[in-house]
Amino acid sequence: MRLPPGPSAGRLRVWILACFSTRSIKMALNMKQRMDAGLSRKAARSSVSRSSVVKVRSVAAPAPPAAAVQEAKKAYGVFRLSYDTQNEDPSLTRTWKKTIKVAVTGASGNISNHLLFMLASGEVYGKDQPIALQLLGSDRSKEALEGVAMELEDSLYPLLREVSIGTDPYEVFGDADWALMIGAKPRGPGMERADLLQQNGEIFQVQGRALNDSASRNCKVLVVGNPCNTNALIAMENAPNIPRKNFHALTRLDENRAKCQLALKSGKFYTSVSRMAVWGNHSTTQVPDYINARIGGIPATDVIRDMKWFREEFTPKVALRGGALIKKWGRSSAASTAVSVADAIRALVTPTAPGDCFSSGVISDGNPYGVKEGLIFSFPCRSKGDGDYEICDDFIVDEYLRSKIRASEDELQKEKECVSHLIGMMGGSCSLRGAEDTTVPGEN
Ligand SMILES: NC(=O)c1ccc[n+]([C@@H]2O[C@H](COP(=O)([O-])OP(=O)(O)OC[C@H]3O[C@@H](n4cnc5c(N)ncnc54)[C@H](O)[C@@H]3O)[C@@H](O)[C@H]2O)c1
Repeated sequence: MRLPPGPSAGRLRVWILACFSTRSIKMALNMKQRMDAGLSRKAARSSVSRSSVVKVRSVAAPAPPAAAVQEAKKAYGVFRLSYDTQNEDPSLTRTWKKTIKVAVTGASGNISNHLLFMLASGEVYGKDQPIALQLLGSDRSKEALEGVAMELEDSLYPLLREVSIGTDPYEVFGDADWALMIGAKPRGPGMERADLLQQNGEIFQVQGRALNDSASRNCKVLVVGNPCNTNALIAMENAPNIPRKNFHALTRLDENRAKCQLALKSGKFYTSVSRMAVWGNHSTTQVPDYINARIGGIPATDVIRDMKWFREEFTPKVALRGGALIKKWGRSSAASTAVSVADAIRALVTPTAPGDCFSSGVISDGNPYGVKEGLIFSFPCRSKGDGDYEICDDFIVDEYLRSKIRASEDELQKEKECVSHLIGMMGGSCSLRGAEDTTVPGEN
């Protein structure tokens, strides 16, 4: 397809969008020809993939302008829109770090609609951290994804150096430093949690393999799409090239909801709540830990002297908050989920305050609390701000907490058995069929 006459960026932009479907068809035909000629699917894919992701916006950052344009030409083929950065204020870019690549799946969904703009603004990775967004959609959401990219461009974020969109995870995850895995299929009418595990598990198996092949070897992966703990486990087991420690399931929303309940009950502001850990699964078996939580540095149970409230009301209020919100507003909690994703990332790239923690679903291997190994389980964690973390080892686990933790651990073990065929495990039958639905209300 030839570029229509006239040099304006607007024309080029329209052309890029018009080419999207033509390119997809061409790529499929190219791949088929290569496979007919005897290449494996993977080899065929990599031989045609260099130019198959649509680069919507590409800005070389920060580098001498001439070299930057040259570099962009080399790297992005015909699908690019290079800007002349000559007039960029050097005092703005001189202190910037190297651009990081952030892949986001389900990029045209509700959560992403809030999150992407937070990422692009610099409020998550830092005001000196330029980023390239690599957005993955499903075939059905392709048009919407183009719309998302257009809105991102129109927002003129200086730190957003590049936006690319696509539907092939092997391409979209290419060299990704971070993969935020939000996309998942919603649960259909009458579907059990066990069916959801199967349906979305297949997606995370494919995407785990794609991460393994394409992403940076030290890619940090945060799974949001539900059931997020077991989806993260599936992705991790299918990506042996990436350290197991790099996989997280989002339980930060539960932590934030728990902090909010403690603040509401005590009348103290949110910022005074610390050491608020959520243990276990992101389901209604989750364990918001009021025993170790502090308000203004004092144990929460000394500030709120009401054990009946803690035992009978606090946990259900946290676990059922999403359902309460839907009843009021008719929509699921996309904005606060996006905020919690931003918090979860920030928790890894900024040092944890001394004595504090953050909650994240991480691999249980070698944990100090005796939780069965090989599960993605939410623990209190702390970080030095280098992207890595350790599980806190100084939390008091009393009999009450231990029995709740066990119940969530049992559920995660059963979920693991339901998806054993997706993680290369022999045997394993799904005992969750017909079981109580423990999905957090408001989330599919
Ligand atoms: N862990 C948490 O705390 C938490 C909180 C809220 C929601 N969630 C979960 O996050 C997920 C997304 O929620 P949402 O409100 O944004 O949903 P949404 O339906 O608005 O968006 C999901 C998007 O994913 C896309 N998608 C589906 N399959 C895909 C695939 N294979 N690859 C790439 N994209 C794909 C869909 O096209 C859609 O655009 C859901 O699974 C939801 O249950 C988790």
